[in-house]
Amino acid sequence: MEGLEVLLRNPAGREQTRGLAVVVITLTVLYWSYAYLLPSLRLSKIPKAGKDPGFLASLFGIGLAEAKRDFKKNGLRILNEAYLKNKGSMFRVQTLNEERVVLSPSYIEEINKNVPEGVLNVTDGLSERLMGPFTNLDVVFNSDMHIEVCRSPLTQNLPKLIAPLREEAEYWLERRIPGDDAESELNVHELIVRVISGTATRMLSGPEASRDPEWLETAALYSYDVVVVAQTLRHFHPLLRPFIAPFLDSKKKLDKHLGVAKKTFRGLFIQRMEQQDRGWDFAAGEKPADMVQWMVEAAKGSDRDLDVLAMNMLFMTLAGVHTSANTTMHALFDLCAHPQFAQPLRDEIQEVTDQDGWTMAAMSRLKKLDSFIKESQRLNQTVLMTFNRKLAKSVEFADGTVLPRGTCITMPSVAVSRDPTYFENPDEFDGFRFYDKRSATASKSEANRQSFAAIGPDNLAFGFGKTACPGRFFAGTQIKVVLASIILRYDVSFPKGQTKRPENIYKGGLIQPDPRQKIVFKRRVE
Ligand code: HEM
Repeated sequence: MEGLEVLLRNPAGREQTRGLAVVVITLTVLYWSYAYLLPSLRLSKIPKAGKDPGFLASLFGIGLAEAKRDFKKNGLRILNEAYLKNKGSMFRVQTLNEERVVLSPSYIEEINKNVPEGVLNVTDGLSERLMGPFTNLDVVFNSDMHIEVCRSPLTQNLPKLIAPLREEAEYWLERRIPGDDAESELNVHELIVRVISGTATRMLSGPEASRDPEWLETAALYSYDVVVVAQTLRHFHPLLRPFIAPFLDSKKKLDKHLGVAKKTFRGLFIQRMEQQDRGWDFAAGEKPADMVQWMVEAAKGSDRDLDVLAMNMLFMTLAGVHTSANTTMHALFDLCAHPQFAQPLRDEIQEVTDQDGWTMAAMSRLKKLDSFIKESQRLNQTVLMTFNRKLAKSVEFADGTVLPRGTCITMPSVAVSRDPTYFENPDEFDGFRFYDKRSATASKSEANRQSFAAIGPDNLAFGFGKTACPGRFFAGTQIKVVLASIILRYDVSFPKGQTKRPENIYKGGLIQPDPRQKIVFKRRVE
């Protein structure tokens, strides 16, 4: 301090200080121009959809709140209109989080060919959107273990999971739908979230956790609480967030969920790690086919920490419970709205399970059911945009557009799913659309392209590329087992007087089936 005072009293010192200040200001302006101004200028050539917060938004945040409010309310319309207007090209949109450049699927080929995978960063954007440092999810994103365990062992072990999934689905349907032959009018959201949490947990670790009410509550609520923490913190300046987060009720709920996850799985993880240290002494055919086992086998370095493993189990519920539950609910709404599909579906399920039992072979033969679920998903996805990536390097496309490093890109999966270029009568629900396409082709690869878990420029519901949803094969199998169990045993319909499915709820980029909807379940007499 004393030194500074002497410096300021001395004219030469004042001169030096002024010079220093000029240098600092010049460097700051240069840095700002490089980091914000130049990228913003480059992006400003790309048309903007929705309310444009203007150039000053990147500097002072002026106009940003209004643009975000516009997207929250009108996101679906903004994306659909802009997609049609800029077909084959790209546009910018301000989402609730960041500004994204929305690419047409026509860029997929070029991206696959010319953009190295490392340039398309998934994790940074995901961590920013889910406030990874405060929701603790960064410990999951630190490695690719959560992706690898879904991509390889989960998908490879699907044949071993069919019987447990079926048993679990039956267990929860029996418990939740009254057993007499009277009609039961039930809230579908409550029913399906419980059935999907139960079947998903059966895959995670087995029947102890899948019947444990405390864990099942965590499995059902965890993703909501993550979203609430992320949405709340988003309103605060990044520097303030570490001071606000510990006081949020929803953050306390996340800590409680982590406590439940540790209590539920810790013992099992320790037991399996000890077995691993002894050199896996399972008798032939006895090795458990569950997520605990796959994670213990995959975990290296800091992933072997019991708290990190518990966070990974929570992440599995975040990725897989509400996505699959919503898809199942949508399919049930469509079955009630289009009852003509019920008998052909039931006949197919009866025939293949009579012949092959509840096996993987049977599940692969359920082609009508597969088509019905895919068509329902086509018209009712879980999010408006997928393939969310942050560019780790700038990318130049063949049309001359340059997207600078740090740009968030995405694809308008919902708008694409209603594009007449890809789908005849795109707004019409045709439950056997994909079954018919499959039957019409002799090519096996073309037939596979029509299956529920297939991805492509015309089907972005599971994202695209190397990091497309690695849990989609499990999701498809689980949803088939649950729906087949329902269709075989019950007639389903909307409450008296209702013929149309309820409108979906759109909030920002999220899409939700109406959680208030009830469905009448009537046990079938064999
Ligand atoms: C119908 C149900 C589901 C839908 C619609 C869905 C959708 C998605 C989407 C859109 C992505 C991002 C992919 C991209 O941008 O390219 C994703 C990623 C992922 N999903 Fe799914 N998913 C579903 C079920 C599941 C299930 C059941 C699991 C696990 C058991 C799972 C695990 C994952 C994982 C691990 C990621 C990668 C996350 C990351 O990159 O860090 N998903 N999913």
